[in-house]
Amino acid sequence: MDEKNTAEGSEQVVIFEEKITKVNGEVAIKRYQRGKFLGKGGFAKCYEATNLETKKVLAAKIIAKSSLTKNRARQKLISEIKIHKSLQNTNIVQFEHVFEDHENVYILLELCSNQTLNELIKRRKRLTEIEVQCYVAQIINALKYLHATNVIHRDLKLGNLFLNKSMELKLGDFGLATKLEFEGEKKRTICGTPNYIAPEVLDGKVGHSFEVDVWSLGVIIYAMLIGKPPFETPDVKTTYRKIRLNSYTFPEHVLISDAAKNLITRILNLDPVKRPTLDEIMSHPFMNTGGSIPKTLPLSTLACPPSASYNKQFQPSTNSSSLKMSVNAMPQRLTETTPNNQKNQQRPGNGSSDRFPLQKPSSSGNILEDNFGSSGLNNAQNAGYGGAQRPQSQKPNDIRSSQSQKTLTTPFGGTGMQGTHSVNNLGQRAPQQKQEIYVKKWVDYSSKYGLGYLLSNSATGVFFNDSTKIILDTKSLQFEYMERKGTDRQDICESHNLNDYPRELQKKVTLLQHFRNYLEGEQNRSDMAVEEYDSKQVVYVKKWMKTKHAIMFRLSNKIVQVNFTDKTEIILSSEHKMVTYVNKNGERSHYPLATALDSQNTEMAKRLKYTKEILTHMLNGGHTGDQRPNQMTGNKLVKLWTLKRLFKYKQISASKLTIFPLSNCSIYSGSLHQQQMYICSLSLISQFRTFKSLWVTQLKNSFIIKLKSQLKNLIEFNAKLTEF
Ligand SMILES: Nc1ncnc2c1ncn2[C@@H]1O[C@H](COP(=O)(O)OP(=O)(O)OP(=O)(O)O)[C@@H](O)[C@H]1O
Repeated sequence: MDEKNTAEGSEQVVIFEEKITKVNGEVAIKRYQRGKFLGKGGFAKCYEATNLETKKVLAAKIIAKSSLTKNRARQKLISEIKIHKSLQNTNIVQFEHVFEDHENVYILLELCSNQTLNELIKRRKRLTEIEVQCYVAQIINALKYLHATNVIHRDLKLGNLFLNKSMELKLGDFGLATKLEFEGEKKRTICGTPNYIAPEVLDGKVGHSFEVDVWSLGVIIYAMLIGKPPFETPDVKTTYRKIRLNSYTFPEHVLISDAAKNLITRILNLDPVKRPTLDEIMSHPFMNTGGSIPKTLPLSTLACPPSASYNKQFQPSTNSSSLKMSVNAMPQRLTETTPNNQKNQQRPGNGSSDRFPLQKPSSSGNILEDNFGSSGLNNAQNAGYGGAQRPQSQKPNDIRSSQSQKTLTTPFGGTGMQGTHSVNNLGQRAPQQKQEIYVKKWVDYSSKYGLGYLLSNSATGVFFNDSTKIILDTKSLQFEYMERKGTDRQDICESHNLNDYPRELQKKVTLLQHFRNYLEGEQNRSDMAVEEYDSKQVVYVKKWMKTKHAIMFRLSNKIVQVNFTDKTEIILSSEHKMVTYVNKNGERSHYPLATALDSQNTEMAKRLKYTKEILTHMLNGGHTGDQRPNQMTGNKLVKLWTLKRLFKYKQISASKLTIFPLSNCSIYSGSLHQQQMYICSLSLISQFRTFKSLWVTQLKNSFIIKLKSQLKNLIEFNAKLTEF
């Protein structure tokens, strides 16, 4: 391994070379540049390594030959290489190459830049059930493949479950793996990691087989849900005793489902034969809630739980039969899988769907589809929303082209979609639409208080910087105050009247009235058509976001509205499966959602595409599938979550962590982890609290300094972008 200095003489560049002697005696050299340090194991140090020819970045496990003096260590390494080299599966760290020089053995592996589930649990403390389902499905995919090729991993643990840049789970470290030579063979070597070791391994007499991996999987499921392994104690001997006695409990303070408890209990069976098979685990009610399981999780879950809107996509439809399945309804033991029948099994990652195919999907997997109909934005064949009937109004001859649309309204202050009708080119009247509520006017005062808005039904609302919301019905003077408490995912609504409300709301009510006066301006309040007040029907802004080109509102009636800086607007109505486009002249046209993206109105289609993109960000915690947790992602997020007024905010420094509340009241935080910058934007103050404590211990001052300078650059950059 060569260590060279760069031209600047500052940073040390380490190159390692592979010398390949060809048949004709010529020597070819492949060079790799050692990158950042990834971690250290018992024998190996792991670094990022760039193949200088192909520029491919890999993980290089570098094992000093000096550490391999003992025959056992050498044999272990040889076995690891031999087994790992032979494996190929979506959920197994891909073995790329191995070579050696005088000093070291170099094992080149697929890079898993998002660390292991061990770090994830340390950061997040514990995971939600949907996340656990997602990881379990991937672990099982890896294990089914391994077992089908007669390999037992024997060291299944959180620390050997890696996450790559796309958040795919990859099982790694085959240092203790073994390959069975014949059917029914039992292994007797006592190996594993204390917390995860199966009782029959400790026993040593009867021998062990594939079921040890199932046991460890049970420990992993418990650890992911509870936050620590079930048999963990300060000393190994006690841990072993607890394993032998199968002595563990489910702590009362952590709420987990009965299905989860049942699955863990079934897996952690002292008798290996009685443990469920991998197929049985997959069909257990914990893994079959009637909904579907995401194939991978958003990057944001590295720091915080997935959002309620994200989870919603995977929840069961109410008529799902599997919902009714009792936790005891575990299917009869299936026949053991054999290598041959494994090969034909559909594996995650191989199909085109983005979720596991094992459950009857209740939704399509695309966020937009789930919010705007099973057709998504571009499949005209399958229009439909949330399983609802296609309304009569959407018969083919109601599908109107942009040219055929005649506007009836003006954008601001006009009636918009309120009881309007459109005329198509056949001169037919399109059916009357139900009053659709949308944002008529807004004012962004989030540099101080929040976003104020006036809805088309004349209600005035404020989305405060602390994520609480208020919405006032102008005529009845009733208002709703929405707040999320603790870990609640839903807004809790309190109804009050402007003449009688709790004292603690005084400041917010005063602000609401200021916003109202400003927004209503000259309007004559008595002219406002307000329907009878029904607090359950109240519509308000649930989320909002500003980007370089637009401001987006997501309303509680599932309307998504995007007002572009050039005065054009897109209003997506999931209820009617319609897109309303307001052009620069304020002319309104309506399109069926299913065909809108393909519309000849390219201006509209372009904006719709943009809407789709930012909506995906919004719903998916700021992450889209093709992004990496690197600075680029940061840039993009920062662009999306306006930093315009960042410096007007008080920076909250918590120990070694700096957090910046943003103008749109989401929280921005960055951290540099393994020299990678993770940026998270959270829209809830309550989430922020958890988040803060999660990261406090993770950051070093040098990271913060770097982070700050990154932010400064981004702010300058962003200042140019956000001009509203
Ligand atoms: N493919 C990879 N991508 C990214 N980081 C990796 C990868 N493989 C290993 N690492 C990092 O390198 C560290 C050491 O690797 P590993 O645990 O495989 O080494 P080891 O010496 O075989 O360890 P053990 O003592 O557990 O057998 C890991 O903890 C992890 O942080």
